[in-house]
Amino acid sequence: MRNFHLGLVLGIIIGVAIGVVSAMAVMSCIRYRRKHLGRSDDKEKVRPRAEELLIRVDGQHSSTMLSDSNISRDSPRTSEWSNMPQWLEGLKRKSVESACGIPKYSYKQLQKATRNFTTNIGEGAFGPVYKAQMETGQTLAVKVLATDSNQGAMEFLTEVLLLGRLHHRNLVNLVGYGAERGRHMLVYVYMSNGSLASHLYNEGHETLSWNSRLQIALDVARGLEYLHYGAVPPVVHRDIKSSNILLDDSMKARVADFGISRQEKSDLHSSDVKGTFGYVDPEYISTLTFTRKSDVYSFGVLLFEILSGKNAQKGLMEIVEFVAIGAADDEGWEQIADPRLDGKFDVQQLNYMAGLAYNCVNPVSRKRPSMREIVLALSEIRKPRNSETYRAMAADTTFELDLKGTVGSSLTER
Ligand SMILES: Nc1ncnc2c1ncn2[C@@H]1O[C@H](COP(=O)(O)OP(=O)(O)OP(=O)(O)O)[C@@H](O)[C@H]1O
Repeated sequence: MRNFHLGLVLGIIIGVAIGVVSAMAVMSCIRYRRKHLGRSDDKEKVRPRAEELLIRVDGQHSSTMLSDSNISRDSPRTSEWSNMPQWLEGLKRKSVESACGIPKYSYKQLQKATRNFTTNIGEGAFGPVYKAQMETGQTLAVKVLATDSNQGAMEFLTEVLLLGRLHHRNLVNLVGYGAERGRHMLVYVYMSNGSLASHLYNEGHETLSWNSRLQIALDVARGLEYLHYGAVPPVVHRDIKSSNILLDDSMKARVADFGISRQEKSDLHSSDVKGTFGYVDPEYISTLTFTRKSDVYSFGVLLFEILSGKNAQKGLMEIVEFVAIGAADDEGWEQIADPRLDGKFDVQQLNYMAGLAYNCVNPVSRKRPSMREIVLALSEIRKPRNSETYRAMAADTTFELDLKGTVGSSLTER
């Protein structure tokens, strides 16, 4: 009996000991798992979502990866952001400021620089534009968003985001912005020679020389090439026209007004036709699908405008189709030349340029050249006649074929 009690006591002691050891083991196991699971939860919290944003900082050489993990999830999203492209989703105003790296001007600064908004230099769909004389001595242009324009509110944010990260010598670069007292303002480099349209159509201006026209065409092509292939993600302008081409003090042309620009991938299909009558790609009108080749179409119209001095909204393309009946790829376009040139142009250059422009306005988008090919072709066309390449072009018909081959080589690109 004594032995039985002793066994029982020992059994209880051993059982309790095993229980305590097991409980401790389980506890430390739980603690260990918690500790490690906790870490992985944290990792989950800070791990960037799949769609990291590649923002090009200087527009040319370097890029910065911005992940939306940097962005507080609980920040309120304003209605202004609801139409932002997918790749911009998650960015909030503060992030925009730091991502763009462009200065924010106070309302007072801009009010003073524009003499209380009295230095009006124009009016667009976006709102009035003022010339601004800054205390630093800089002359800038300030676009003030029309307060009653919903389209303008969205354009404002689009432009801050787009232009803030895009920099190229052939773009009208955004150099600052203002957002105060309910007024949104965009601050640009001031383009002292106004728009290409004013030079082509205003009697007040001297006639643009042939060489200036060639240079302007190449400048615009380079600006667009940058938007299509240098910008990350690519940008389709969507409103190329002569009033959106501005000229600086050395008559260098720059592409302006990204008001209806969109990041290409996320906005291939839009519900309404955007653009300006006379410049809109007919394929886009029928498919509502806007691609880089739609910009190429508008650029082709612009090239014809530069050659002819005729307004794209006043029957230019009818004249082009009429002249095209008697013209080949690179000859027979002389009739289209602007009479104000008074015959002072290079006939061969004009024919090459018109042939190129006609390729750009091909109704079938995949048959149009890319902006890369257009830059190459225009660079060749612009070379002086006595250059080796040009002599080869004049003497050797196969070179002409090469030029055409270059222009039409990427038939499948959109
Ligand atoms: N950076 C600038 N420097 C000098 N003038 C400018 C500048 N930006 C715009 N302007 C002038 O202000 C006027 C209005 O420009 P804005 O871009 O707002 O509209 P638009 O291109 O003329 O028309 P829309 O908005 O319909 O495309 C234009 O006449 C243009 O010449």
